[in-house]
Amino acid sequence: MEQLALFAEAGQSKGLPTKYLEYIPKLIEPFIGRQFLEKFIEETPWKQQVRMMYTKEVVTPRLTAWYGDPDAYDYQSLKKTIPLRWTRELLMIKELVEPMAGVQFNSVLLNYYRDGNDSVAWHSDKEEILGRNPVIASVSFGQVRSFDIRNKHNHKEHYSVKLEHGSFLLMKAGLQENWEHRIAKSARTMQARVNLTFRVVK
Ligand SMILES: O=C(O)CCC(=O)C(=O)O
Ligand SMILES: [Fe+2]
Repeated sequence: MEQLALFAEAGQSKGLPTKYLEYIPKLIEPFIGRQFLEKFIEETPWKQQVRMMYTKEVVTPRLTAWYGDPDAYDYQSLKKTIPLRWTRELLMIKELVEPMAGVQFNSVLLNYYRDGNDSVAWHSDKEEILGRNPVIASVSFGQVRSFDIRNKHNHKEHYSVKLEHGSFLLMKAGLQENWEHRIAKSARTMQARVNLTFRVVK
C-alpha cells in the first residue's frame, strides 16, 4: 500500500529511459478527445475477462475489448477468434500513430478503467504472438493515471509517467524484454479512463 502511494505522488519522473519510452502529452486535442472517450465508453462491447488463478476464478479489474484485422489473433483469449471490426475512430487514431511508431498495426486492445479501483497489475506484453521486441503505441483518454515502469532485474529502478487525456506513449523495442509496467489502483476519486494499445500480432 505504501509503495502504491509513493508512485501516485511521483508524477512525471525525471530521467525516463527514452531509449525505451517516448511520451507526447498532446497528441489529440482535448475536446476531440472527450468525444472519443464518450463514444468508446458508450459504444464498445466491453467485457470483463475471467481468469483461473490456481483454483480460483479471478475477474480482471477493468473492462476490455479487442479490435483488429480479421486475421489477427484474439489477444485476450489467445484463441484464433476474429477480433471486432475496426471502427472509424479507431482507424483514425491508428493512422495518426503509425508514422510516429514507424509500424503498421493490425490490432488494438482497449482498456476501460471505470474508476480508481480499476487497474492493471505489473506485467510486460511479451506474448509470443507479439513477436520479438514488439513496438506498442498507447493512447489515453479521460482520467490521468500513473503509468509505472520498473526494471525487471532491479525493481529499485522505476519511473512513473502521468498519462494525460489525449496523450501518446510509445513503448519501443526492448521495453517489454527488460521492464514491467502497470496502472496501479488509486485511493483517490477517479473518473473514467480509456486506453488504446495498438499492436502487431503475428
Ligand atoms: O492502460 C494503460 O495505459 C496500459 C495498459 C496495458 O499495459 C496493457 O493493456 O497491456
Ligand atoms: Fe501492457
